[in-house]
Amino acid sequence: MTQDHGTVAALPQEKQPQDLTLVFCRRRTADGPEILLGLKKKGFGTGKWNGFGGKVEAGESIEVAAKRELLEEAGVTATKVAKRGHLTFVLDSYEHIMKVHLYEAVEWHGEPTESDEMAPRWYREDALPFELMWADDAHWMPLFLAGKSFEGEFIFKPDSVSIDTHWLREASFE
Ligand SMILES: Nc1ncnc2c1[nH]c(=O)n2[C@H]1C[C@H](O)[C@@H](COP(=O)(O)OP(=O)(O)OP(=O)(O)O)O1
Repeated sequence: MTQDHGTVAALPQEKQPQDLTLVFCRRRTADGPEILLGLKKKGFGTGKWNGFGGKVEAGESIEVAAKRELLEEAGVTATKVAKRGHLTFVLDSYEHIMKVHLYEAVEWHGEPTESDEMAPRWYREDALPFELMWADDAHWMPLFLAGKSFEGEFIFKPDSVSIDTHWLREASFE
């Protein structure tokens, strides 16, 4: 699973990654487990299915930001989240570097509702639309769905769509 090449340590010192969040809700159904994805309607990543999240605001903890973005984008209130990973994404030849903190909503309530930014939909976990998601998702989502925690880095090609190099490994956030 782990590949070589890019490492966080290799990032230029002057490029501090921007912190962002990503939260996933899951549920059990008679047809099997499902995960809540949202279709991004505007801005960065428009047209992709993803979890819910965004930028951490000044003075805000990452966990609070994760819960806020889930509520703003999907109308879902998470009362308990668990950190499951962090991933660094490098785009535009190091012009755009983000550190995305991934959470699973362990306890949550509310009916997912469309917002101006995201249109939510439950997907069976064995039938995710990877062709309509970020290219990195196919690498780490199997770990997420298996209940594992992880960290990694993905360096995108100049097209900002396909991955040039990456590494990914299991990690603990206890
Ligand atoms: N490559 C990749 N894989 C998986 N998830 C993501 C990426 N790149 C990403 O940006 N993301 C995630 C991280 C965030 O959850 C969103 C992007 O958030 P964004 O919409 O830019 O942030 P907001 O704070 O909502 O934006 P504004 O509303 O402030 O403009 O996608």
